[in-house]
Amino acid sequence: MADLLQIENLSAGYGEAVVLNGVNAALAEGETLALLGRNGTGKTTLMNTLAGATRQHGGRIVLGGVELHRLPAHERAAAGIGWVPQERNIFKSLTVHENLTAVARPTRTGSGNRPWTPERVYELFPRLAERKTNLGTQLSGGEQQMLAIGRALVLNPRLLLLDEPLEGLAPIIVEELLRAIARITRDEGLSAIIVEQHPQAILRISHRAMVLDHGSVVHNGAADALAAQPALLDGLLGVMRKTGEAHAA
Ligand SMILES: Nc1ncnc2c1ncn2[C@@H]1O[C@H](COP(=O)(O)OP(=O)(O)OP(=O)(O)O)[C@@H](O)[C@H]1O
Repeated sequence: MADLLQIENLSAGYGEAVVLNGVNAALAEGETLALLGRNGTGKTTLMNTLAGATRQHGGRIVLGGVELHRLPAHERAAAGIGWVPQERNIFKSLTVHENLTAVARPTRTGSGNRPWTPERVYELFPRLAERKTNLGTQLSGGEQQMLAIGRALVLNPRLLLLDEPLEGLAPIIVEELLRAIARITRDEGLSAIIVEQHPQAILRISHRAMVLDHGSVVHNGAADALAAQPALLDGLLGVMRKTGEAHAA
């Protein structure tokens, strides 16, 4: 399958500081990539760089034939990047419905799937339908995350970037979000990159897995192969194998 995303020799960081060094990666249309690594290894910096929110020092990023690295951050959503940052970008002073309608946009040409509309987001996340008229400030952490994902979806992106979407959420909400993310990606074929601290949960719903260490790629391969090698995974993530907890799904 043709690559949707190509990252070539990417270097980026903040100001003069270089965090990512010579990163190469590719993602085919319809694939989900689990982006893993210890704390501070550059995962968020890579997501931010795709969204145009860091300083790029070198290399190329091409999305569906468009040279993304040449575009300012505010043009990258129109080019197909649906970014859900760690801090859950929602307008807290607007209602759930206003958040979804303030950005809703028709599907891009060529997309085979039904376009994402606020109604489809409510179907995906019934909790949001119940909270339509609530302000962003009145939502739980899980509901805010659902709304942040919904806001990215109604832009009808080609590539969804989810940065630690499960962080700090109760197990029941984590399961609900995982089911929704699997539906969006695996069932509906939207390409995605997911940064996550729960590797096994996210590897289960991903096609590919990439591990960063010190801003460089130290592993890139099939997600199921990595999930099947817990010792390798632990080694890559620097996990101490004392309790076995790291393998819990
Ligand atoms: N705004 C910033 N300005 C300067 N340095 C930063 C900034 N944000 C992150 N860094 C540095 O970049 C490096 C990579 O951080 P990054 O947040 O990308 O890692 P991460 O793998 O996402 O970690 P975590 O899992 O803890 O979120 C770290 O050394 C961090 O201190």
